[in-house]
Amino acid sequence: MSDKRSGYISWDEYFMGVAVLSGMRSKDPHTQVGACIVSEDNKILSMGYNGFPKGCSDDEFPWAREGEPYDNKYFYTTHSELNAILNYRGGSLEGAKLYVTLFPCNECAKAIIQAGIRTIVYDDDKYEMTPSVMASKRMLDAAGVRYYRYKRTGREIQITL
Ligand SMILES: O=c1ccn([C@H]2C[C@H](O)[C@@H](COP(=O)(O)O)O2)c(=O)[nH]1
Ligand SMILES: [Zn+2]
Repeated sequence: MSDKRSGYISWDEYFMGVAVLSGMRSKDPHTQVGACIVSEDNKILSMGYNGFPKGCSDDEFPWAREGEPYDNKYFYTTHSELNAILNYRGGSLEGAKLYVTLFPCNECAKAIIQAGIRTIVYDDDKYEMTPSVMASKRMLDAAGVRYYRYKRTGREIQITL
């Protein structure tokens, strides 16, 4: 009989937990998104969250959702998935798995496909009815990228920092 500890978190809880934690770094007041890229043998390769590119100050660029395109956030934010892909310095992401707290948009889908990521585990899908997410699913389906919704376990994790 093994003395192995029980109650440890699963791989999916671990990687989605890292994605959630990563999203907590986002300065976006409306939607924080976190991503975690994992190898086929469960090694964390990269992480990302949505934010402005290097050199574009979080205090100077706009976080508004409305107004002229020049004056709202959408022209300026780098999405969490793209940041996670670009943050990877190790070479190829071929065959990797992406954990992300929000279903990827069409632009992220292109980057995911071209990077060779084969599986997406997502949590929220609040923009599922938008053309962007519908186009994203269309491309992911055509490219054979598998995606499935993370099954929440209800486990609460408390971390004291
Ligand atoms: O694939 C995606 C889609 C969106 N994001 C980021 C981009 C923005 O910072 C927010 C969305 O803002 P809303 O106010 O909810 O429109 O999410 C992302 O990282 N990845
Ligand atoms: Zn995106």
